[in-house]
Amino acid sequence: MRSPRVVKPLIGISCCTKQFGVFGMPNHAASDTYVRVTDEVIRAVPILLPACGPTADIETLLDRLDGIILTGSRSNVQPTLYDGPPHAEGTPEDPARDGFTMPLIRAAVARGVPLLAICRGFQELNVALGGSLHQRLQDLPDRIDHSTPMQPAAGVRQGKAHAVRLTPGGWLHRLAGTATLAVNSLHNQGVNMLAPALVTEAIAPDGTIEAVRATASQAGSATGFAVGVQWHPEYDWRTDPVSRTIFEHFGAAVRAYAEAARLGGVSIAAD
Ligand SMILES: N[C@@H](CCC(=O)NCCCC(=O)O)C(=O)O
Repeated sequence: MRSPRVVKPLIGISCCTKQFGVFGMPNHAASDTYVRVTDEVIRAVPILLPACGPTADIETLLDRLDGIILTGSRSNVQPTLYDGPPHAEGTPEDPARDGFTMPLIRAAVARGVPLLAICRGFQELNVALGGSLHQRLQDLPDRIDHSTPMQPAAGVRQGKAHAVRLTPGGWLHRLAGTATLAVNSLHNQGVNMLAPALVTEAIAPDGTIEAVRATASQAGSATGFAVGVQWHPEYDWRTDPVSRTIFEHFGAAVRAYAEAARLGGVSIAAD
């Protein structure tokens, strides 16, 4: 008898629109850090998802994907999506990415496709589910500066910027086994109104919401791992055990989803 075929799960990684080359031609791009962690820690096959705008065929994608990583980006979610005031002049936006990720997130959460949302992705998750954003945390009273120093230095991305307090008994608290975590910080925007389907998993000392989880009942899905962090575990998973564990938990949810919902007749590689 032939042994069952063993395949790895497929993880979609959201791309940004970027202009490359001397003629500034539009391209779709995602940082190598997300590709590496998908391959080396989650042990899944990374699939780059172009920022196709609202014409993307979301259902066809979700029929084939076993999980989604929503990436960080210098660009910002368009304020029209949460009834916010226009951005200050020069603030980067990526409407083609928003036009793709907003329906993707809603459909993935409704289907229970595992979702890990990082930084801009975390902000997208909140907006897609009905929340809103602050546009410049550093302009608000009593907030610490969460923004990215304009340096390529590894320390900025792999070092720690501030602590976050984990919600007692929450997903992240159980995962980390500690009351607080130290995290890196590379953002200007942040959650203002939290989407009704999300619960807070971590909070910075200045009150900024730093991690969230979609609750199955409120998001209308039967199961589902939909979590978001405002920081960047993809930068320091080689040295930070909690960052690595976040991806491992996501990977376990992806494998469980693939086994249960998608791949009748073939086996999913254990890791
Ligand atoms: N633009 C948003 C989201 C911030 C974000 O995702 N930053 C990624 C930075 C990656 C890097 O510089 O290495 C905001 O400013 O809040």
